[in-house]
Amino acid sequence: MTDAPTRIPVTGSAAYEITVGRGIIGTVADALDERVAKVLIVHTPTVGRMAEELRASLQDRYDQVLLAEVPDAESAKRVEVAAFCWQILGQADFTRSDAVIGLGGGAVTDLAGFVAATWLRGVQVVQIPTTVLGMVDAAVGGKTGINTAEGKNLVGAFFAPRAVICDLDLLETLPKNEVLAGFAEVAKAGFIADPAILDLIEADVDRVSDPSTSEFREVIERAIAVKASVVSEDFLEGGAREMLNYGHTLGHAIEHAERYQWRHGVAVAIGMMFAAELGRMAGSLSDEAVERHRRVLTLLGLPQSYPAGRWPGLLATMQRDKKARAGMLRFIVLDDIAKPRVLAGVDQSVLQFAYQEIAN
Ligand SMILES: NC(=O)c1ccc[n+]([C@@H]2O[C@H](COP(=O)([O-])OP(=O)(O)OC[C@H]3O[C@@H](n4cnc5c(N)ncnc54)[C@H](O)[C@@H]3O)[C@@H](O)[C@H]2O)c1
Ligand SMILES: O=C(O)C(=O)C[C@@H](O)[C@H](O)[C@H](O)COP(=O)(O)O
Ligand SMILES: [Zn+2]
Repeated sequence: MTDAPTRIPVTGSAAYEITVGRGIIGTVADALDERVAKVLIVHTPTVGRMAEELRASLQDRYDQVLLAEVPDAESAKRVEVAAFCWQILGQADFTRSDAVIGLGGGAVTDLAGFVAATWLRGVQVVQIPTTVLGMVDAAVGGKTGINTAEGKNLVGAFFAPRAVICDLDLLETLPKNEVLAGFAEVAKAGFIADPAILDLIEADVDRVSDPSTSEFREVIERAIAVKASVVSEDFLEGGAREMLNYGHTLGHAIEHAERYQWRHGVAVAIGMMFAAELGRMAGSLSDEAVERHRRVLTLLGLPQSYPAGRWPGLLATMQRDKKARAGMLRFIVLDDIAKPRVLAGVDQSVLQFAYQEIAN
């Protein structure tokens, strides 16, 4: 693979590109509209230095470049934090031709996208993800949002970014456990659509999960391509996009049960193991495919079980899942690797049996 940036298109009514490469953060200004005069960079303290450097690089070009430092991780995805950003935009008189940049992990890009979607009913946003998970999933596809006390991502908007810049150099400071948590979504792309990702993980997990290797770049680009293709087909989640929720029905309930202190990817890993067991019990997923889930997640050092006694609480939280219709839960299951489908109307006893298979 060359060092030249790779451009992955998202098509549809709001088309844009995801660029993957090294040393490309500086291209952000090219992605913004020429009329932009003011820019707000939303970031967490963990990437504070990157935010300062980005601000310095943009300062000559724009009238104002402001920073909004928000709390780390899921603490950023709160309405109070969105209000803090709206206040900065209001006090600096940001107009519809100004812009927001999301610089950080998926929590920041979800928040920044939501702030951009709601300020004056929509100002442009460019996403610069700084985690694996942000690059392959959160920053791509225009799902923006925040959490509420009742559940994960319950308030938000579909709002496409103007561009997504995945500068792999920004991952240099990312701890290994965060890299691996991001690989839950990479593996998800493998399970639902691109088994070559799973082959690569199985062949050499150490190289695949090392951001300096060509294998890493290949799986990142493959996972982004899966997401880009799905959201190009179904931006508003009328059908195909639901497949990206593989492992998330239980995963989001676990995040809620853990008061958002767990990494999203870790909860989704357990959720995918549950979905695989459900696919075996209520569908046609083979023992070998279920075993492949276990093998891939184990290679990535991701958990696959959760305490038995937590089931009633998880079930209650899952009732608020966005995929539910008329009180009926809908899960994404696989008939085979890369053959996802919706499973609706499944009996609670079957759900519980599937959970028992992953309970510890
Ligand atoms: N909108 C979507 O389509 C979508 C898709 C998947 C996930 N998500 C959301 O994304 C969030 C999870 O994203 P995440 O896993 O990136 O978590 P995160 O945003 O919480 O980031 C993980 C941790 O890494 C730190 N960090 C970020 N970049 C760093 C860097 N370069 N160096 C050092 N530390 C760094 C962060 O400060 C944080 O502590 C969840 O809220 C999830 O719901 C959204
Ligand atoms: O982009 C999507 O669509 C997804 O489902 C991707 C998920 O990985 C992501 O975690 C998303 O935020 C979940 O969406 P939600 O609608 O279930 O909150
Ligand atoms: Zn996710």
